[in-house]
Order: sequence, then structure tokens, then C-alpha cells
Amino acid sequence: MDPLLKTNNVSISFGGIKAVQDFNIVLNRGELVGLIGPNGAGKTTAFNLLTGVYQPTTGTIEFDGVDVTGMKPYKITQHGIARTFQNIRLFGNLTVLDNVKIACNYLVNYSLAEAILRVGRYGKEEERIEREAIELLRLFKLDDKKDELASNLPYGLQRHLEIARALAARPKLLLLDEPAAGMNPQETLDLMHLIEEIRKRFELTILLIEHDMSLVMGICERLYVLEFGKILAQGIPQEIKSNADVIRAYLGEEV
Ligand SMILES: Nc1ncnc2c1ncn2[C@@H]1O[C@H](COP(=O)(O)OP(=O)(O)OP(=O)(O)O)[C@@H](O)[C@H]1O
Repeated sequence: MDPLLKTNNVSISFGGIKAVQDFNIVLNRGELVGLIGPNGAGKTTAFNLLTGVYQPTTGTIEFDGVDVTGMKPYKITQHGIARTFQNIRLFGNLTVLDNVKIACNYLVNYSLAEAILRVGRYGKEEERIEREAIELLRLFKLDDKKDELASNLPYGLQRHLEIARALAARPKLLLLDEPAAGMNPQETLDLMHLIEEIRKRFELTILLIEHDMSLVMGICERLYVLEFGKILAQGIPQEIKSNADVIRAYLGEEV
């Protein structure tokens, strides 16, 4: 089967800094792959390239048989790539439910005129969106908090809501940028199980940036390691753990 995502020598520079250089990765359908590397290695920049936030200086990105290089972020979302952010980006003054419903709107099937006049397909679509949003919240055990303001949720649940919102766009590929940041060990463990569950349930492919090595090594099937914008190593967790270059890059930290 064709891979879901394939990047070809994707690079970007900011001024003189080559933030990402010759980024070549392949994600097969259904894989859960980690993207790790020291601070400033280029991981978030790679996500910004895959989601159209940045245009690559050179190189191409093929997603599900389509060349998505240079597409606007909303187009890329419509093609099936969704993400979460390192720093939570919820609409804090909207309810938990509305945060998810907004993301469903990428997929609405009614015209602007029908929405303004509140006729035609509008009503049915709105019902469907609400139903799907509540189902998602149930999966994340957030349905009993659907009417609370997102900013009032505890930190760990805000991270869950971000993932629920990303899923509302029904992606084929989910990019998670440090989903366990700031979580305690129990919350991290719960998150690991949740990620595995949503992968199965939604038949997702997942690319995960994470500094928590127990999380990455525990759930990822393969890993790419970035250093100074370049791929330093790739392989299964066992290979990466014992890779001399990777150990050096992490300056003797336990990998
Ligand atoms: N918009 C930008 N303008 C200038 N430099 C940038 C920009 N975005 C990223 N960089 C630089 O690109 C390099 C890679 O940064 P990036 O945030 O992708 O690293 P990272 O691996 O995600 O780091 P961390 O683990 O700390 O989040 C850094 O040197 C950063 O300063």
C-alpha cells in the first residue's frame, strides 16, 4: 500500500538558520511514529511545514496521493491532517462543546445562504455536528463538562480537549506536539492509553513529538530523531535507545 505521507527533501531557513534540512520521512497508514530530538532541533518547525503554516524553501510533501506542498493550512486540514499545539490553543472563553463544534465546521455540508437563513441542510447538519461533538467528548470523558468554559478545565483535561478538537476534523493523520507536556506520571500514562485507543478507533496514523521518553518508547513503533534540523537517526525504539549518535545528541541523558 502507498504510504500516507512522504516528504521529499523538505527544508526551510529563517535568515541564516537552516531550521529543517532535507527532511525525508515516510508514514505508513495506521502507524504511530515518534519525532524526537533535543530542544531547538526543528520538530515543531517540521509540524508547521506539514500543516502549511510554513512553506518549505525547497522540497515537496505528498499526502494521501496528493502534493500538498504550498497549500494553505485550512486546505491541508480538509485533506486530512490535523494537529495539536505545544502551547494549548483552545478558545478559552467558549464552552468545551463549542471548541469541538468549531472544528467540525471544516466539514459542513450546507451553503452560506442556508446558514444565514437557517434553512435547508443547515438544521440537520448542525444536529449531526452536535451529536458527533458530544460522542467525541464522551470518549475523552469530557461530556459532563461540555457546558463549562474551556479555560476553566484543569490543565490535563485542556490537553485532552485539544486532541478531541483535532479529531473533530476527522483527520487521517494526527500530529501531536508534546501532548504530555506539564502532565504528571499518572496523567501521562492515561494519555498513552488514550492515544492508543483513538488510533485504533479512528484508524489513525499518528506522528508524535514528545520529550517524555517513557511515553515515546512505550507506544511508538518507529522513531525519527532530529538534531540541528537534520534527521540524525531512525528506527524502532530499541535501535534508537542504543544508537551512539542519539545518546551523544542527548548528552548522556537516558534515552
Ligand atoms: N518563525 C521563526 N523564525 C525564526 N526562527 C525560527 C522560527 N521558527 C523556528 N525557528 C528556529 O528554528 C529552530 C528550530 O525550532 P523548533 O521550535 O522547530 O525546535 P523544536 O525541536 O520544536 O524545539 P523544542 O523541543 O524546544 O520545542 C530554532 O533554532 C528556532 O529558533
